[in-house]
Amino acid sequence: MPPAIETVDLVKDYGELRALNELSLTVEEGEFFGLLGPNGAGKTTFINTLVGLVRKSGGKAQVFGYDVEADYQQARNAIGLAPQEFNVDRFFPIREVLMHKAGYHGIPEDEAGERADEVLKRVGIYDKRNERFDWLSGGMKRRLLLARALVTDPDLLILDEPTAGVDVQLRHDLWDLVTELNEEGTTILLTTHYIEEAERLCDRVAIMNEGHKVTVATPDDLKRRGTDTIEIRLESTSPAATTIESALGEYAHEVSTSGDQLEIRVDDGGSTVPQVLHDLEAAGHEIADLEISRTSLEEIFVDLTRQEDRSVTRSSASSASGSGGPDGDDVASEAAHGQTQEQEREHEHEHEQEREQEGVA
Ligand SMILES: Nc1ncnc2c1ncn2[C@@H]1O[C@H](COP(=O)(O)OP(=O)(O)OP(=O)(O)O)[C@@H](O)[C@H]1O
Repeated sequence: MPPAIETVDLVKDYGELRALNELSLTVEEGEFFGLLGPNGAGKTTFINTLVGLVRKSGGKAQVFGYDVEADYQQARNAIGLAPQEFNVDRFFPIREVLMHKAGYHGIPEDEAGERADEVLKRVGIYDKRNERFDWLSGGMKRRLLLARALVTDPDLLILDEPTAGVDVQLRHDLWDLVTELNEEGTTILLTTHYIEEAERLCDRVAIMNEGHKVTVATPDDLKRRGTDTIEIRLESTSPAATTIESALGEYAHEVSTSGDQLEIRVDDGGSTVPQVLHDLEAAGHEIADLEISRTSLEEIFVDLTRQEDRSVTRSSASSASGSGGPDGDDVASEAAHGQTQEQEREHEHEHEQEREQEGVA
C-alpha cells in the first residue's frame, strides 16, 4: 500500500512568495500525523494543494499513490477535509448539505441520506438536521464541518485547526471522536496551534516554518531534544555557581544559585540525576530536596521555529538589500498577491463545482 500522503520537493509560489519550499513529507497509512508551525508557515497551503484547491508550482504530491493533479478525482475521493474556515452552503438544511457533498463524490441518493444521518449522529447534531448552517452555534458549526468531512467515509481525514475557538467540552469530544476514527483505520492529518493537542493525539508531528520542514519526530522524541532543569535545595547555603560547576561534569550546561537553591540544566534530567547527586555529595554538599522540570513541547517548538526565524531573517535581509528593506518586502508581497490571483483563476474554474460543494468563496 502506498503512503497516505507523499510529497517530494513540493513547491508553491504565490508570485514571489514561496509558501511551500521543497517540502518532502510522508504520512503512512493509519498514522495520526500533526502539522505544526507558526502563522504563515504554509500548513493550509499544503492541505489545499492535496485537495486540489491550490495548484502546486513544482515537486510531487500523491495521496494513496494518486497524483493530486493528474489523478485528481481518485485522490480527492480518498480525502475528507474539515477546513479552518466555515465554508458551508447557508441556504439548505444541514442534512441536505451533507447529501450534496456525498452526491458530488458519486454516492447514490439513498445511501447519501443514510450516511448523512449516520455522521450527524456521530458528531452529535442529528437533532439539528433540518436547520440551516447559520442557525447553528459556533461549536455545532465545527461539528458539522467534521460531519461533512466524514460523509464520504474517507481513508484520509484532514483537519485544519478543528478545535480553534471551541470550548473545552467540545474539544475533548472532538479528540475522542478523531481518536476513535484513527483506531478504526482512518489516517489523520491535523494542523493545530494547540501543542497539547498534538502531543495528546499525534503519532508523529512535522514542524514547518516559512514553507519548509524543520523536523519530523514523535512528540516524545521532540521533548527529549529539549534540556531539563534539575532544581535542588541544599541543606546549607550554596557556594558560588562556579564552585558548583567545577564539582559537576560536562553534562551540566548551565548552573545558577540563589541562597540554598541550585538550578542545573542538563540534556536528560531523568538519567543524569544519579550522577548529579553523586558529584554534589562527593564535593561535600548535602541535598535536602530535588525536582526535575522537563522542557515542554511548546518550549521546544518555540525554540525550533525561533532558531529558524533567525536564519530566515538573515537570508531574506541579504536578498532584499536592493529593495529598500522591510518596506520593499511589503511591496513585493503585495505584487505577489496580484500575480497569484491571475495564476489561480484558471485552476479555480476547473474546480468550481468542488468549491461550490465546499462552499469556498
Ligand atoms: N492566495 C494567496 N495568495 C498569496 N499569498 C498567499 C495566499 N494564500 C496564502 N498565502 C501566503 O502563503 C503563506 C503561507 O500561508 P498559509 O495560510 O498556508 O499558512 P498557515 O501555516 O496555514 O498559517 P495559519 O497558521 O495562520 O493558518 C503566507 O505568507 C500567506 O500570506
